[in-house]
Amino acid sequence: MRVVLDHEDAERLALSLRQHGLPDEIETSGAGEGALVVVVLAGSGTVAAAAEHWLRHLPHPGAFIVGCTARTRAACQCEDWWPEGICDLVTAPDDDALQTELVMRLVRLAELEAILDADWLHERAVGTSPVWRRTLQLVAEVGRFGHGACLLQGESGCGKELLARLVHDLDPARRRGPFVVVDCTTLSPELSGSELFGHARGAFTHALNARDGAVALADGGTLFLDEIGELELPLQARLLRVIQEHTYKRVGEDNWRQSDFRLTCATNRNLEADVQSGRFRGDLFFRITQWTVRAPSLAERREDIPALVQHFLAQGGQRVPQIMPEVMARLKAADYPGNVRELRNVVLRMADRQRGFGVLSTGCLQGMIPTRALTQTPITWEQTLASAVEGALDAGMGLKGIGQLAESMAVQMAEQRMGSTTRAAELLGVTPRALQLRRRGRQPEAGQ
Ligand SMILES: Nc1ncnc2c1ncn2[C@@H]1O[C@H](COP(=O)(O)OP(=O)(O)OP(=O)(O)O)[C@@H](O)[C@H]1O
Repeated sequence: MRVVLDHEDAERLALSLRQHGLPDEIETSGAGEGALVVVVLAGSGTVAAAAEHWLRHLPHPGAFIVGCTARTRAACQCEDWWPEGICDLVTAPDDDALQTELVMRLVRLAELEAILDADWLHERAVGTSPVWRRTLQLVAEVGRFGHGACLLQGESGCGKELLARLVHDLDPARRRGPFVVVDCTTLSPELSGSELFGHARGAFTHALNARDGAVALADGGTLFLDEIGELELPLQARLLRVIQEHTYKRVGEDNWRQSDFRLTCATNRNLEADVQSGRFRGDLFFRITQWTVRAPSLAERREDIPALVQHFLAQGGQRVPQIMPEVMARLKAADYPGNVRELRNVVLRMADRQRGFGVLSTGCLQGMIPTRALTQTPITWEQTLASAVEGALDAGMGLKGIGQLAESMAVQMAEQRMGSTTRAAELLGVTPRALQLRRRGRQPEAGQ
């Protein structure tokens, strides 16, 4: 992690950082091109100017930290101009406390950076687009340093459960414990209490044995409530206590039990609007949103599509087929209302269809992605030609063979289109005699 300290007291801060074991480059002067983190100390009225400079030079995703003391915060009015997700305000009562705070923040950033660079993360959560990287950075922070409940919001199929599992796996206190998933859309009104809290023997007809519910099973780990926005109001009320107190009663039992779990929830609904309309309890909303992470839709990170396609092909377990450039162009341009899940299904279907050929060509796309998307996707003739040449190379043809084949096809097509050799020759910019010779496989001499 390369850090630039654009800071009145930069040398002292650099010394503290080195003492805290920050191993990477720390610069106290210089242009700072390519620096990942820039720290500016507010106070001398230079913050806005410094921000303007650094925000132009920061790589994506970078971090721009403004340090303020109680004395300088009002003067810098940072919140007015900084772009969300990049700038970070660190405040402290005085200069010494600010120094300590900044050191802590940078040490944490370095740890997050190491997580973001880890191979295991990229193998699971594929994508390098700025919006996805920012999402992973927040998830890493919530998982590694956060303790409270976290709500993941985003469209269906965009990776909320995958992110919830990352929060669990990054949490040092929970990762060795269970990760228990409850899909709230499948909780029936009659059995939901038992599924969440368990039941005593004989609590209801067919309750032949006592049983633990999801809350008990999640003890020591994470309880993941998927689609929490679908929970009925009475169940929302019962959840409140267990979330706050971590105590619950089994159905048909009177004694309180304890379960120590971390709560993560996901929804594709606008829960704030549901709170406004009375569909979701406001008190529950505030208890599940200590952290909120928005998972971006695939449309917001189209540049990640090629890597995701390769990732899903590799999951097939067989020899990974080669993809024609125009196939990738179409996959990249198509719409996926079902987000990454839909892309995954398309890729796996294509791979099934082409199994054994080793190459995914446009033929395997028919019926795979919605016609609307296919027809909207412009395919240039260069892409089509590139795809054909790639196929010929795959078939082992050399330059001469490819040239001859292309030429004879061009002659054939021009004649078909124009209906006569003379007009076809005109179209191709050669004389009719030259065309006849070419058709007979002889090279015309100059001037023919
Ligand atoms: N960045 C990613 N890298 C690799 N696979 C991904 C990524 N994002 C999503 N997936 C895969 O896409 C599929 C859907 O993801 P997931 O189930 O996490 O979505 P979701 O938002 O929870 O969906 P829903 O709202 O329907 O519950 C899964 O197979 C998941 O592994």
